Amino acid sequence: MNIFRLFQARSKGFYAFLICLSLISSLTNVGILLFINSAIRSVASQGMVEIQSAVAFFLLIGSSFLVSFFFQKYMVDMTNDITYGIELSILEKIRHASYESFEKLGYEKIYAAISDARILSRMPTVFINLINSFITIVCTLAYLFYTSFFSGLVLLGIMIALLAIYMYRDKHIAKNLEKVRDLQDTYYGYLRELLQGFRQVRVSLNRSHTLFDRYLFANRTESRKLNTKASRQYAFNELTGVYSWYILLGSIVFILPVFMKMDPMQIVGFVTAVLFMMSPLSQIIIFLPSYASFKIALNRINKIDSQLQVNLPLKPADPVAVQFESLRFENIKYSYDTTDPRSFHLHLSELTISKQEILFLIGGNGSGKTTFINLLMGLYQPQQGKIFIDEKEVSWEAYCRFVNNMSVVFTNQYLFRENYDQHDLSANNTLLNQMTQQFNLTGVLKVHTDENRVDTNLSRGQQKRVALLLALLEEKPIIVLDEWAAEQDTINKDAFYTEWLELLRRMGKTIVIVTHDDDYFSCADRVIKFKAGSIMNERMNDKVAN
Ligand SMILES: Nc1ncnc2c1ncn2[C@@H]1O[C@H](COP(=O)(O)OP(=O)(O)OP(=O)(O)O)[C@@H](O)[C@H]1O
Repeated sequence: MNIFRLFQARSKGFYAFLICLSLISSLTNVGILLFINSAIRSVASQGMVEIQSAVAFFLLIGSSFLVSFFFQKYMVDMTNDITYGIELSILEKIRHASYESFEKLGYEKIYAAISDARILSRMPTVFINLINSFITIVCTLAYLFYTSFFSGLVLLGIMIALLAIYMYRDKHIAKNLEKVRDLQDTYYGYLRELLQGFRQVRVSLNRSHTLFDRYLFANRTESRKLNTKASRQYAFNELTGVYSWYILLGSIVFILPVFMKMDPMQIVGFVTAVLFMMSPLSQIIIFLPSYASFKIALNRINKIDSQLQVNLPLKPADPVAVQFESLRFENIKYSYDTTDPRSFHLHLSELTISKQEILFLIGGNGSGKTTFINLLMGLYQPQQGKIFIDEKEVSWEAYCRFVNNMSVVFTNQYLFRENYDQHDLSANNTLLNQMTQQFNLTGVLKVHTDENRVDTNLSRGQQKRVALLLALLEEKPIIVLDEWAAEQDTINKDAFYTEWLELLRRMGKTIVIVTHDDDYFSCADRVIKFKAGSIMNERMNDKVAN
């Protein structure tokens, strides 16, 4: 979205208000200038100021204050609505984004986009100042042209020249700021490595030195250099702008009278006008770096917007088919990168999951089991193939709604701090109590009933058992577990394969498990072996075959 359309799109009257507010403020400023100059003239000619002028002056200020206050209040409300709106729309986009686009984008760019949304909150104020300054300058120039056409022309010429130089220099500075923002993105990436891999970093001096010295510090040093360079250039631009104005002021007072015949009142009027334009001019100068940072921020937000692709709009009220007899995938093809033939390809000519069966997916590392799980969970959309529910072909959208029938525990499952599933965590929940006991979580699972959440400070094995318990509380007919037992001790692992799976089946669950535990392959009804993205073989176990 274009920087100027951003606010208008969210609030129709945005620019009308902006202009009204600026007009009031700038006309007041110009009014003050006129009143002061005419007062000086009155004092010079009559030795006193007219009482009506003084009254009109204070009335002007008073009424302008009241109207400005009203508009300012309105602007503040509107600005906050809009900027928080931008932040919420980024969150909404993330919520609806496909997992593939989310995976490609990475956390750091999302964090950066959210902080960019905050930068945009300064935009209305900066624009008000700009319009304000512009109107003040135009009115003051008109006044100058009125008093002395030639001097007004000279002043206008100087101003245009100054701004042209400033804008030319600004272009180069903005490039450096863009680089700073790129460095910021990579910085967030390294920061994430540090925070997520803190333990590994903490225990290795070499790793710690390399991460800090070669990546984090190097990134910050580069960023500091560029930022300092850009800030110095901006500061220099501002200083030269202000000092050129002082030189101009000196020229009016000391040099102009040498070449032109000017009456003292004209000089006073000129000096007041020039002084009066100083602040608006510096506002215009300040606007340029702000505008550059707004543009960069908005480009980033737009980029995130285009990169986060929506593959399925979520509709909470959509009906989900709870009853199913079979789920069949036919001639499914999925590739991480369709443009690169060397990228991993998953190709399943046929794979069926039947109601209440215990299905094991096995195979070596990188054979495609997790890729299939992501596809099964509707996180990856196959580029080709058909999906059947109860032998009826369904669209991808319909399948994604069906996915709501599945609970999953991923290999690196994240235990949420809050009870987003709104499970009943009270002592009266029989399923919770029964499963806590069954999964050897008595004394381990701590429920904070007052905060309506469970404690997540647990060992990895315990966390996985809690995750399984929470998945069961979802009461969904299909349970998908990716290498769930990998972190369990022998007692829990054995109980899982030999007792809990049967118990889950008796509860009506269909269970799909990715596993490397060869000793327990016999616990499945069916074992499907993956190799290089395809099903190598499929074996029915005796217990079902009989
Ligand atoms: N996000 C990704 N982008 C590109 N390639 C990927 C991505 N994730 C996995 N792959 C590739 O896909 C292939 C299959 O990976 P997958 O995670 O499905 O294997 P797996 O059978 O689950 O292995 P493991 O037993 O080690 O968990 C691997 O060669 C991997 O390099």
